[in-house]
Amino acid sequence: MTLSSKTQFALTLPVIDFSVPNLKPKTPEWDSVKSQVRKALEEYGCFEALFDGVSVELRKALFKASEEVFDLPLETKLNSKSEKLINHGYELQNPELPLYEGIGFNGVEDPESVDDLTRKLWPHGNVTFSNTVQSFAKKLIELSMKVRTVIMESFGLEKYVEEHLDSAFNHFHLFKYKGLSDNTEEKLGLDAHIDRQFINILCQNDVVDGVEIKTKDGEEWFKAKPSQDSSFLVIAGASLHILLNGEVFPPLHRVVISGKKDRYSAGLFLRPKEGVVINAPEEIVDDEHPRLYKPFDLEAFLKLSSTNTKRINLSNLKTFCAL
Ligand SMILES: O=C(O)CCC(=O)C(=O)O
Ligand SMILES: [Fe+2]
Repeated sequence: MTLSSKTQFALTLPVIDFSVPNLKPKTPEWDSVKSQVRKALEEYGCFEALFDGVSVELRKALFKASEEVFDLPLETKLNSKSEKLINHGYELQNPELPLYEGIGFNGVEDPESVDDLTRKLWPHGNVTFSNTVQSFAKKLIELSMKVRTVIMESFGLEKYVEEHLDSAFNHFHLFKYKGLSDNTEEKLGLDAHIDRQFINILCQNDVVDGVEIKTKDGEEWFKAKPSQDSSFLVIAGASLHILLNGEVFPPLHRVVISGKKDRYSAGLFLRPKEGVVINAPEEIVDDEHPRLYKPFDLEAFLKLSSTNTKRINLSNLKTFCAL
C-alpha cells in the first residue's frame, strides 16, 4: 500500500521529564509534571517522556533480542501463537500488509508467562531473551504507573488512582517492519488508527523512525520522532478518552516505512482488564462538561467491530457509546 497523504516535517511534541530525582506526589516537581501532562494530553494526546530507568545497554539488548526472535523460521514463530489468549505470541497482524509482524506478551510481569512463550520459540530455552524482555518491560511498567498516577491526579481524581492502576493489564509487544528494497520508497507499515487502550508507551530502534501522528485539527501527518534516543512516546487511547469524559484526545497515528533498514519497535500497552466497564467519575462531569459516553466495555465494542482490526476511530467509538 502506498501513501495517500504526504507527511509534514517533524512535530515537536511536549517533552516531559520523568527522571527528575525524587519525583513523588506532593512535591513542586510532581505538580509541574502534572500540569505538563494534562496540557499535553488535552492538546496532542501524546508526549515524549524522558526516563532514565532504561539504560542504553538494556535498550540495545532489547532490540538485539527482537532481531533474534524475528529471525527465527516462520513455522517456529507461528508455533508461539496462543489459541486461548488474544494477542499472545506471534502474529502476522495484517496479511495484506506483510511488512509488519509482531510478538505479544500478555501479563509480561509474570516471569512464568514470558518463560513459557520463550520455550515455544526456543524449545531448549533462551534465558537471555526472556530476561531481557522481562527487565525492559518491568522498567516500562514502572514508568507507566507513574504516568497513570500523574494523569489521574492532574484531573483531580486522586481517589481513583488505585482503582485505575488495577483496571488494566500489562501487554508488551515487539514489532518488526521490513525495510524496503528501494531507498526512495515510502510505504504504510501500520494503518491509521487510534489506540484502544488507556495509554501505550512506545520506543523504536535508533536507526529507523516511523510513527506519524495527526494533530487535533490538522489534516497533515507529522513525524513523531523523539528528540532523544533515550525517550519514549506516550500515546493516549480510546479507553482513557472515555474515562476522562473526552478531556484527553486520542490521536490518530500510523507507521510509515522508508529506506532499506528494518524498523523494530517495542511497546507497553495498558489495556482494560476483561470485564472492566469504563465510566467517567462524577468529579469530572458538570454542567460545563456534560457526560459524553455511556459506560464502555472495550471487549463488547471489539466484538461488534470487525475482529483483529486496529482501525478503530473516534467516530465508530462515538456511535457505539454516545449517550
Ligand atoms: O510500531 C509502532 O511504533 C507503533 C505501533 C502502534 O501504533 C500500535 O500497535 O498501536
Ligand atoms: Fe497505535
